[in-house]
Amino acid sequence: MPVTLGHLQRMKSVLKCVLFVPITLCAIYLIPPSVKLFIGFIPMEKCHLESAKMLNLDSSVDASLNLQSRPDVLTCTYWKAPIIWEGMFDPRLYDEMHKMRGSSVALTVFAVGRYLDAYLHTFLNSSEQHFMVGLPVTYYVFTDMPEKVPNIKLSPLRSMKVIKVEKNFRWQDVSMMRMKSISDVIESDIRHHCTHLFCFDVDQVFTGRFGSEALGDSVALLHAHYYRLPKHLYTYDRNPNSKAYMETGDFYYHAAIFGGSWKNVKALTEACYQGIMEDKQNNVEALWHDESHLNKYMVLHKPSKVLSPEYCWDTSIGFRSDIQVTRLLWAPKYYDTLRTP
Ligand SMILES: CC(=O)N[C@H]1[C@@H](OP(=O)(O)OP(=O)(O)OC[C@H]2O[C@@H](n3ccc(=O)[nH]c3=O)[C@H](O)[C@@H]2O)O[C@H](CO)[C@H](O)[C@@H]1O
Ligand SMILES: [Mn+2]
Repeated sequence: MPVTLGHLQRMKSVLKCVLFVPITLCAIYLIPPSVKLFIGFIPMEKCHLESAKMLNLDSSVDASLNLQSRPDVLTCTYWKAPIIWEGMFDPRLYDEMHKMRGSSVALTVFAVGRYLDAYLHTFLNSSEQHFMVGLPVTYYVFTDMPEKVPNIKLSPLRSMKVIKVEKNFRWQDVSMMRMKSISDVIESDIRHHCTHLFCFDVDQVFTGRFGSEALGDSVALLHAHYYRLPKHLYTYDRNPNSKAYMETGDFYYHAAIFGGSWKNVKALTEACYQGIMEDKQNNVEALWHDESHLNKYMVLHKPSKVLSPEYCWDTSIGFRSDIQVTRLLWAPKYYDTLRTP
């Protein structure tokens, strides 16, 4: 059979993925602690706004942010969205304002297959201690085994809904198909009950306040492994055949957390799902799956609030003076046992 140009291109992109993924994983997990420490000294740009009043405000309380209180890090983006770090905000002001406004928060989390036993109990228990304490919260737990969802005692104003989903064979599909399930439940339920929404990976543990300062119209998180690296090292999808393809962007966002108003998260999840399905039709898969599509969406639709890696830290990185508090930590990953079908 003659080798066509299409064949060659496909082989090239497969080869790229095959080489790129292990190299990136090695880069992240095997770089020696001394190099990780060194990365912590790469300076970050600085926010040039004189006052938070100059931000594009999601809500009036964002004008109370102190952009100068953290001279060690970038506290705003060039499109005038705040980047939230410890020390910049008064938690009481945020909580009071959101209580007065009647904000209510949906949290979506998926625990499919072995991820349920491994992580869900710890995730939910810790969330009860730290996530949006004092505000009404509804958990939307998606699982293939509703009967195994742990019975957690929830605080007043907090409730849980369990939604059954099919278990996809490939873990990549479990991860990507979240976009579809989330957009469906926003339409059928969340939009009638909640003002805001956060979508979480389950393999994490809350360890500190994750409060109303994180609420905004469209919220993205700086990936702990990339926030101090130069842009050319960001692992965007570079395959022109994928809908997630991008040359360059603003930051590398971590798909383990994203959020916003129900309207914005609906638009985001719909767009990402559409990109994922188009890729499937074209027989391509983005390098980091839903995360690649999320990064593409966020470069086209800038988030109105960005969370620092304090909101999702990986302790394997080691000490960083800029991480003044850890609010959520990566749980240990047991890929070999959890991801095998
Ligand atoms: C370092 C690394 O490898 N990062 C990638 C990896 O993140 P992660 O290693 O964090 O992915 P993950 O294994 O946590 O999967 C994402 C989430 O999907 C859910 N889930 C997944 C599989 C399953 O069998 N059951 C289940 O419930 C669960 O909520 C989990 O937290 O994969 C993601 C898949 O989009 C992104 O590509 C990330 O960039
Ligand atoms: Mn994860």
